[in-house]
Order: sequence, then C-alpha cells, then structure tokens
Amino acid sequence: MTKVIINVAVGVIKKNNNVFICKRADEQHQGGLWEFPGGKVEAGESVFQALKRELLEEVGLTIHSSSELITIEHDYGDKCVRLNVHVVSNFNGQAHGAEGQPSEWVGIDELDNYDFPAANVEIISAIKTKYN
Ligand SMILES: Nc1nc2c([nH]c(=O)n2[C@@H]2O[C@H](COP(=O)(O)OP(=O)(O)OP(=O)(O)O)[C@@H](O)[C@H]2O)c(=O)[nH]1
Ligand SMILES: [Mg+2]
Repeated sequence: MTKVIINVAVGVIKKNNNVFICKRADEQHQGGLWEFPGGKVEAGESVFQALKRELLEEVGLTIHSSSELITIEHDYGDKCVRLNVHVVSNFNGQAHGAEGQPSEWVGIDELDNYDFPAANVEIISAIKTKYN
C-alpha cells in the first residue's frame, strides 16, 4: 500500500546568526522536542501560503517572503512527512510562542544543544552549511 505523505511547511526564522525555535507540546507528534515553527499544508495552499498562516498562528509573525532551503522526506514509522523548509528573514512582529509554547532565539552554532525530531538533523546541517 502506498503511504500517505503529510506535506509540511517549516520556517527557519532567521535574524543575523540566530534562529527562532519552539518546543512541541508533549501530546503532539514528536512531542517535547524542539522544532522550527510551521505546520501542515492544507488543500489548495502553496507552501508559502501555509507558512504565512502557520507562522502568524504559532509565533505571531507576518512574513513577506521566504526562500527554499531543503525538502526532506522522513518516515517516522507512525507518520511519513515531507518537510518543505524555507528560510524567513523578511517579517514583521516580535517572535514569541503565540500558543503558549516555550520558544527561544538561538545561535546557529548552539543548535546542537537542543533535541529535535530525527528529520531535523538534515535541516540543521543545511543551515550550518549555508550560514556558518
Ligand atoms: N513544524 C514542524 N514540524 C516538524 C518539524 N520536524 C518534523 O519532523 N516535523 C513533523 O511535521 C509534522 C507536522 O507538523 P505540525 O505538527 O507542526 O503540524 P500543525 O502545526 O499543522 O499541527 P496540528 O496537527 O496540531 O494542527 C509533525 O508530524 C511533526 O512531527 C519541525 O521542525 N517543525
Ligand atoms: Mg505546527
């Protein structure tokens, strides 16, 4: 049987050499781990439209543009995801955990000190290659 792939828009919100990360709630998939904010692409949406909607909901930012960083397909066993990862540097607002979730600006070279879902290893390595 063909597996359903969940299409996800993920935003690496970047200011100087820092990125904004959030902690996933315990009851979410991959709960308790840190993430780059974002969420599922709904039917009829582009990745950018989904990113714009999710980043407003989750971190209170209005984004104006984004640039593709990497696309990762990962099978967690219970779920298969396609992470469409974009870097977002052009935004308005003060990033915060708008859903009450813990959040932080962290230096790119500090990302190794945080626990992320397995698929994020490649995202972090792409960020380091591009910006460090
Ligand atoms: N947002 C986000 N999701 C990630 C990352 N890495 C990763 O594997 N995922 C996976 O992507 C999937 C969808 O993301 P999500 O849970 O944020 O989706 P959402 O905001 O629409 O949540 P919802 O289902 O509560 O409405 C989850 O299975 C999650 O585990 C990441 O860095 N950021
Ligand atoms: Mg989300």
